[in-house]
Amino acid sequence: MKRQKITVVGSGNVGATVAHLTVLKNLGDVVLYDIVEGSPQGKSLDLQEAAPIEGFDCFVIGTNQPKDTADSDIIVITAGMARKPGMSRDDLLDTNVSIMRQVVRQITPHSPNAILIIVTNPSDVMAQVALQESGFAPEKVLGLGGVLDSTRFRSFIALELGVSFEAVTALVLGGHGDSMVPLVRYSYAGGIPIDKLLDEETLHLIVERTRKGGSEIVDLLKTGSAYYAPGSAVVSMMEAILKDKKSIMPVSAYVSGEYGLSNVYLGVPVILGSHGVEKIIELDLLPSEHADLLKSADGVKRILTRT
Ligand SMILES: NC(=O)C1=CN([C@@H]2O[C@H](COP(=O)(O)OP(=O)(O)OC[C@H]3O[C@@H](n4cnc5c(N)ncnc54)[C@H](O)[C@@H]3O)[C@@H](O)[C@H]2O)C=CC1
Ligand SMILES: O=C([O-])CC(=O)C(=O)O
Repeated sequence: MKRQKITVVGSGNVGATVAHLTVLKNLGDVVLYDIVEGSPQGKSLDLQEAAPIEGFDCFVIGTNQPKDTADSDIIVITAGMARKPGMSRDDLLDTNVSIMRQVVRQITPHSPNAILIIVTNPSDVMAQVALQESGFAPEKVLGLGGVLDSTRFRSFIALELGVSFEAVTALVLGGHGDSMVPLVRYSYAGGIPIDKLLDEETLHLIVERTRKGGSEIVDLLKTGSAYYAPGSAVVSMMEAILKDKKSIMPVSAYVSGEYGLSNVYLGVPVILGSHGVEKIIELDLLPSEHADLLKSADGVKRILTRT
C-alpha cells in the first residue's frame, strides 16, 4: 500500500500541532514547510525523535523548498498571521490573502491530486482564494471552521451538564466568525435533545460563548490564537479523508445552490471521504435559523469583495 503523504504549510502553533497529532495517529509521512529557515527543520527532527517512544512509523521532514512537498495526498495550509486581543479574524485579511496566494501558487502545482484543508483566517474567504489560485475542483478544497466551533459547543454543553464529552454531539453552521450559527435543535447529549436538559437562558449563554470561542482563547493567550482544538479538528478532517470514512462533519465547503446560496464558502454539514467533500447535506432549517445562515453568508461575501 502506498504511504500517505501530508504536507503542512506553516510550522507555527497550529501547523506543529497538526504534524504532531498526525504522526501520533500514524496517518502518514509529514512534510512541514515554512518560509522561515530552521523552524520546520528543527520541529520535524524533534518530532521524528519521538517515534521510538510513541511507536509511529512515519517520516517527518522539514523544508523551505516547495518541491519537497510533491505528490502530497493532503495539504493543510496554516501559513499566515494569527490575531491578537482586540482584532477580528477579518483584520487578518490583507496580510493573509497575499500569503495564501503565494503559498498556493508555489505548493499546489507539485501535488495536482491533493486535497487542500485551509486553516488560515479568515478561513472561509481564504478557502475561496485557495480555490481560485489552485484551479482545483471545489470538492477538493475545504476550510476549517465548523468542526472546531462544534467541538467547542460540545465541550461547553458537556461541562454544563457534567457528562462525558464524547456523549455530546452538536452542530455549528455558517462562517467561522462571530455570526456563526450554533444549532441547538441539532445538538444532543446521549441522544437526548439538549433543550430537554438545559434551560433557555443557559443554552443562550452557551451559544454566545461558542460564537466567541476563538476570542476567549486569544484574550487569555494575548500573543496569538488557539491551536490544540484547531489541530484536533484538522486531524479529524484529515482522518476522514485518508481513511475514506464518509464522516458527517460541518466544514467550510463551496456551496452551489444548497441552502439557497451560491459561489461562497460556508460551514455546512458534509460527507467527507477520499474524494473530499462528497456531498453537502441540506438540513431542514427553521426560518430563523435559515435567516441566521444567510446573514453569516453575507458577512463572508462582504469580506470576499475586499480580496
Ligand atoms: N480556521 C480556524 O478555525 C483557525 C484558524 N487559525 C489561523 O491559522 C493561522 C496560523 O495560526 P498559528 O499557527 O497560531 O500562527 P503562527 O504565527 O504560530 O504560525 C504561522 C506560521 O506561518 C508561517 N508563514 C508565514 N508566511 C508564510 C509563507 N508565505 N509560507 C510558509 N509559511 C509562512 C510563519 O513563518 C509561521 O511559522 C492564523 O491565520 C490563524 O488565524 C488558527 C486557529 C483556528
Ligand atoms: O480565534 C482565532 O483567531 C483563531 C480561530 O479561528 C479560532 O480559534 O477559532
